Amino acid sequence: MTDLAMPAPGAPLQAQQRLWSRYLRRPLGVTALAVFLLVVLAGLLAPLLAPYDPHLVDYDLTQAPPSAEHWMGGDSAGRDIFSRLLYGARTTVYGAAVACVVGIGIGVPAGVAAGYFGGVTDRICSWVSDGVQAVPGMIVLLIVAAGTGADFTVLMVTVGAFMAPGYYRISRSRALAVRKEPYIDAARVAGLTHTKILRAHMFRAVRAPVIIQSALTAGIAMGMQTGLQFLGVGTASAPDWGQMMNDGFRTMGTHPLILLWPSVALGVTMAALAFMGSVLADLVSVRTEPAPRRRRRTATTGTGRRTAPTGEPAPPAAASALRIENLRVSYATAQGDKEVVHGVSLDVAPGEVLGIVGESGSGKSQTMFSALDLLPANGRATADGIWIGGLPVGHLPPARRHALLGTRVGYVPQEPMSNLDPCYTIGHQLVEPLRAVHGMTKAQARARAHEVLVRVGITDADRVMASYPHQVSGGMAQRVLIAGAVAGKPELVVADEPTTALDVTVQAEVLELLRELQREYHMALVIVTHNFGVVADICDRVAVMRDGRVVESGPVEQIFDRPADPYTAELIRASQDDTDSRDDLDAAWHEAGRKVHT
Ligand SMILES: Nc1ncnc2c1ncn2[C@@H]1O[C@H](COP(=O)(O)OP(=O)(O)OP(=O)(O)O)[C@@H](O)[C@H]1O
Repeated sequence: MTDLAMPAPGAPLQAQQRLWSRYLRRPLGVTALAVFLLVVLAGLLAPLLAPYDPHLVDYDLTQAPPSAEHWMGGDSAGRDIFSRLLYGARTTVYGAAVACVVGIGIGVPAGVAAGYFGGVTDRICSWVSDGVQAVPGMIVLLIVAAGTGADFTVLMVTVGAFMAPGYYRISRSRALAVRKEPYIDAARVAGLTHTKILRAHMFRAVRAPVIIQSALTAGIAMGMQTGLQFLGVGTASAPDWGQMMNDGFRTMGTHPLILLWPSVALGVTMAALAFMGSVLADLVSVRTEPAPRRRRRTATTGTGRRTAPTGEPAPPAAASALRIENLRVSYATAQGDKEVVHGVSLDVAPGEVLGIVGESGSGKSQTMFSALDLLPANGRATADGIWIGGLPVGHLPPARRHALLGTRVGYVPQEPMSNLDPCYTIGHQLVEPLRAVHGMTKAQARARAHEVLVRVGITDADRVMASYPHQVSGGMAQRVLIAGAVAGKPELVVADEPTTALDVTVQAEVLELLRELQREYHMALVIVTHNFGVVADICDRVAVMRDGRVVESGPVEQIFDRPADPYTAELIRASQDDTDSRDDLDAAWHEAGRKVHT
């Protein structure tokens, strides 16, 4: 079975959206599809198209050459070859369809589950898949044939089971790639369950490769069934191409046409399927490596419960929108556990804006990923407690934790484009969490999505809702993500470097928008950034991080006017010295109608 070049995760957009229209522009693809459809139609309409009963024996027709009445002549038993060829197409297509359905039914769910969940699920499914591949298929088929009286459907189900590992491999590798996509993290923060993520994102992502695989699998299944029938394994009640080839093979020396007709039919059909698969694979394959990115997956937030300095568990922080106490984050590495966040504590009051500032690698993102349950699989967070809206997220079961995150927290990520699923319209991506997490009807969710898009400054909201992510600009995509983050009216919004990927003018607008929305909805807002200047006019308080620790925190004015730590003073100086970008930003900021803090 052929391994396929998979579409790069996240790209692709057009490749997936317009696959069929692009396919239809390929002459080879169109020809192959036309030939295949012709075979399918011939099989389906055989009772109408066949000039004779395929079982009708006419001794005068025995091994007769083609004539005006019998276009392909007669076989060794005196039956009309053309009619049998049409009925044989029916058997062949039916057998291939059964094998594909069984292969997809077993291989795709197993592959998607293995790729998405990983761990034990992945190991067990991979063992089973490897085991199936190690079994000699033809021997099993002969045993099944002997045990079932060569029932054709059972035989093709067995062929399908042997095809399942091929579907398993491609689905698993695609799911592995897609689960690393930021939009999967975003879906989890939005509170979507595993079932919904699997259905909405994973199965959709494997659709194109599965279609391609099916073209190849169908061809292989046809070859196998014809081989079995050629060997006499199968029922003789319906005409099939394998029996016809067997008949032709015996008279090949004297009447080669009897072998030629079914051989040509099988060869042309298999070639058509192979070309269809090849053209499709060519269209969806993006032969570039996916951009490296941080892998965030299963969360381990707050699983460890450490004792507070007093010896008692930290008290519930009911008055805080977000409270983190003594958070430590470590990663399992080849050299042992490496701690990257060393006892960070933060507190954000309802309606407050906190900036977490620090240079790259200071632990800002790890701190917030812990709160949002987005740490990678090899990351481990322990804390005296993490509370969101007074609820201790670290001590809640995963399902309740996700539900809580979905309803109470909005997340604005760093890279707007890769945080939107390329396969869905923007409207769908806004509506789905509102329905799934907030229990709105479709109409209510659409109305809310429209309203919030208009609120974030998107005037042609209808068009944007109908657009796919690649059809909008980066700034527009970030507005969409902000709309998504605030649509459920969360108490807390976490924005992780929300302007990094945007140009300076758009940065100012996006920051202004976040501030406006924060005031309007009275949300707490945490902005993670490396740029002191950017947060200066937005934040009420700032926590400065360095090497996994908070070196100082306090009101913005105080930190700016009297930084207690030399590192803070250095950061402030650096952001003010960065004159070019600061001047650009200031100009843009003034344009956006804001006064810049200097
Ligand atoms: N998956 C990982 N495995 C091991 N170490 C990691 C992993 N992810 C992050 N780290 C380490 O954790 C530390 C803090 O990273 P973090 O992403 O929180 O930095 P940051 O302050 O957000 O910087 P940036 O803005 O560049 O993301 C860094 O030293 C980083 O190397």
